[in-house]
Amino acid sequence: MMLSPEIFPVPLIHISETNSTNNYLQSLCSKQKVEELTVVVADFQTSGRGQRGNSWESDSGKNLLFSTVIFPEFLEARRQFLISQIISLAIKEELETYTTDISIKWPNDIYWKEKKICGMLIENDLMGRNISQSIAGIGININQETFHSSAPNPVSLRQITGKEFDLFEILKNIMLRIQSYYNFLKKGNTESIACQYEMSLFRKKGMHRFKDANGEFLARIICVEPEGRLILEDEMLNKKGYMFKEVEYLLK
Ligand SMILES: Nc1ncnc2c1ncn2[C@@H]1O[C@H](COP(=O)(O)OP(=O)(O)OP(=O)(O)O)[C@@H](O)[C@H]1O
Ligand SMILES: O=C(O)CCCC[C@@H]1SC[C@@H]2NC(=O)N[C@@H]21
Repeated sequence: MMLSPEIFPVPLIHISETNSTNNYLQSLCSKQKVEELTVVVADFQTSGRGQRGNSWESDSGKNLLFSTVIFPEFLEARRQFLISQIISLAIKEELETYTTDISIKWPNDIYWKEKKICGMLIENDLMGRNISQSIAGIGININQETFHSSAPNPVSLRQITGKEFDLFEILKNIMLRIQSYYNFLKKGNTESIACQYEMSLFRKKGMHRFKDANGEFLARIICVEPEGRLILEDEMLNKKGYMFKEVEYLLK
């Protein structure tokens, strides 16, 4: 189904079922010219993909499961974390219109308090030193009342507020916010984006427990470097930098 631009601000493909909206959009982009910020949204995914090969749980028609594509050829591969940053900020801002206590958990999650409300899977294609295509797959728990998988700490907007939400209204608002952040990025406002991102971080203040290859430790977040590296400072005031997957947050 294709909704008209008056109703939806970007091209929208709504499908009832697919294995993964990331796969669907990837395959579409390999076959035909696709407009930037085209959205593929599905009611149900038969094998929704998460980070680290995890699966993504969602009851049919209850949540937002979508992917969008950009072709940021101006962006160097070493700055690809900016894509995660603008999408995280867009989603955080939209969710904040419905509830408080939303933060961005580095590198690719959105949290409500200590629980995960949204996960992102961003898959980039490179061309030389730059990014030719970026597919951002986003799962946001909206109307699901109970979770059945082994997901450690899922939470939905419904569980937080007790209300039911219009999925397409939220999707539309998120796409408008992504569009506006993407234009901001194109204009070179990278420092402002990084600064807003840092201010929005989960566990930005205070000492917290983390775990790396050497075991558990207490540390505080210092910053996120432009390449996406998380800089922590431990109790002995030693600074350590981590790329994705090299460190885990220990949840309460
Ligand atoms: N709808 C969902 N909402 C929240 N969590 C989910 C959902 N579906 C699956 N999960 C679970 O989320 C887990 C992955 O979450 P998370 O990304 O927090 O893991 P992680 O290993 O801590 O990685 P990272 O913190 O780097 O993102 C998987 O175990 C997966 O089962
Ligand atoms: O936190 C994670 O592990 C990332 C989850 C990403 C899930 C979304 S749902 C829409 C898109 N299609 C997928 O297969 N995955 C992403």
